[in-house]
Amino acid sequence: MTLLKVRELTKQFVSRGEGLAARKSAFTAVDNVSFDVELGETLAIVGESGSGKSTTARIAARLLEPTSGTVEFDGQDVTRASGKELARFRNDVQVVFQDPFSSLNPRYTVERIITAPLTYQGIAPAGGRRAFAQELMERVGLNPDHCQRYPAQFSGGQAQRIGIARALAVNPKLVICDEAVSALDVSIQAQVLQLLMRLQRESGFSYIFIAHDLAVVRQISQRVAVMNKGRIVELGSRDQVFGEPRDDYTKTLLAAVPRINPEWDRRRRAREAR
Ligand SMILES: Nc1ncnc2c1ncn2[C@@H]1O[C@H](COP(=O)(O)OP(=O)(O)OP(=O)(O)O)[C@@H](O)[C@H]1O
Repeated sequence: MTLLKVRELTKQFVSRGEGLAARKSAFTAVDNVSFDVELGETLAIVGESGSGKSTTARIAARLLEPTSGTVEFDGQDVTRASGKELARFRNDVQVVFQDPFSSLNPRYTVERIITAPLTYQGIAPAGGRRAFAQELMERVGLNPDHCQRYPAQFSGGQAQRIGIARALAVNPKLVICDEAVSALDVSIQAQVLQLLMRLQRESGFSYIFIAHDLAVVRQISQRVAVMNKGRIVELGSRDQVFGEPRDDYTKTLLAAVPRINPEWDRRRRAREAR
């Protein structure tokens, strides 16, 4: 079943020039992008910095308005949704950002952070907020006894787990991970990836997984969209994109992997030295 249908999405940013001869100029960050996300699958969006990955995801999550194009979710056109319809969409689509600390309110306890989405919606969990938060903390591998602690008292990997717990609090259908593991050390990254995959197996939601690290993408995704200069230049199964890339840009990106992923480079050199 198709959960998300993005069609012909374009986003232009208009900048006002400076000085007396100031002229407005438009920059196309996302250029006629279309893709689907099936229920329960992970679609990765890869591409170098500035290729339009985050802008695409932000529009898909309705955090940003497109210049043109449509977003359909669960059979409904949500491109211009408002009121209750938008509230339901915001519930069903959750985003986990790159920097866990800047996306968690430093003055809130973990319990308050995790239950905040429920508070906004006026939902009171049956067993109480504390038990609800603690159960989610356990699910994401955090010590539930730490529910009264503040974000600064956690490591980067643990803080990202708090962000993931908060996203899951409202039973989303789609979780958008925007470089969600990029800021973590390689070993912690692997643990958080395992967690993300386990949670998907348990709950059956979909991911849009944005990353520049192709090793990570290869591990987690079923399908891959490759973006270059605002356009999707290739979209296919993981095995097709990695094994038989058709587009020249994809080939260049794959060839550059050792340079953009030091860990792969290290492993490759270790293999070659054997
Ligand atoms: N609010 C904005 N105003 C003007 N330009 C923007 C804005 N947001 C993004 N851009 C530009 O749009 C282009 C695409 O940015 P985007 O963040 O989507 O790329 P990305 O592929 O996610 O890159 P990164 O991996 O570095 O986050 C970039 O050139 C960026 O500078």
